[in-house]
Amino acid sequence: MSGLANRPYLKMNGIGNEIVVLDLRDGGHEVTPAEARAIAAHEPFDQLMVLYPPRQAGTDAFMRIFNTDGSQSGACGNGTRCVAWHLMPAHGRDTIVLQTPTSLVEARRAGEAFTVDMGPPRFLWQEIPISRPAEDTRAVDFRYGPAEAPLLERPSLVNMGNPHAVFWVPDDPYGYDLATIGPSIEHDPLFPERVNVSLAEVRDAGHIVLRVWERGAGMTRACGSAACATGVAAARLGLTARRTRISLPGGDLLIDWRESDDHVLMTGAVELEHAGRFAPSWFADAA
Ligand SMILES: N[C@H](CCC[C@H](N)C(=O)O)C(=O)O
Repeated sequence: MSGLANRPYLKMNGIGNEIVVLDLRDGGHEVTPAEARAIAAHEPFDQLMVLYPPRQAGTDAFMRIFNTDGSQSGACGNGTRCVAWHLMPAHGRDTIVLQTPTSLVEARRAGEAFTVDMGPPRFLWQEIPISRPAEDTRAVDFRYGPAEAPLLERPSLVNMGNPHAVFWVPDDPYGYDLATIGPSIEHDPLFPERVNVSLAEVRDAGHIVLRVWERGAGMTRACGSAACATGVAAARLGLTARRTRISLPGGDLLIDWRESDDHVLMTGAVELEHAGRFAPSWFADAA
């Protein structure tokens, strides 16, 4: 029987980004990709946030982030806010520090909402990563659609702990068939680790409308790291200031690309949907 049978979990969302929080800080079990997929089949999520005992002094937990397809991501902004909501009351503190396989992430309470310090963005082509050199990742030579009249072109690329391609569209992002466009670009050979695909419309110097196709998870109502990548990319191009409001299908996130230390701060709401327990039968085929 899987070590996850009968384990309690929380089903939450971060402005519509579907999140399952699984607290395994008592140790003793490592979640496998097959188990993550088995959970997704019964309790659908965009990301599964798994907490393990801390591995480094000064951190509250070690955290792994699984996508629907069992792949892992180095960052998940909306899910990190959900984890902060879960951990803070027991800790009696308004700040927590989480260690992921790639970085340290700090989250703090901000009134009713939570702010996550997503760290500094990375822009070098090798860091995105892409499969060929590109000197300027603010606008990379890439087209989607017919060669003579591409539907989308010259995305900005940003790594926020995970890879993002942001396409600037001149009109309503809801007018595009993202469910078709997204997987095609996600799997393009330009992106050896695949990519999260965003369509962004800059409304004014402080507001962007955004839709996201997530690597490994598909259509989503919100993606925090994509909002960070978009805010940063817009500021790099001079399209917006360093503080922007990003409107996703599920709600708004505030992004602040802090000048003093280059870190990106993301603020937004979380919601608990229900608490549950994993049924043993879910894992019958998940070795
Ligand atoms: N929803 C997440 C990001 C998931 C990213 C994941 N799809 C990947 O890069 O593999 C967020 O709020 O930042």
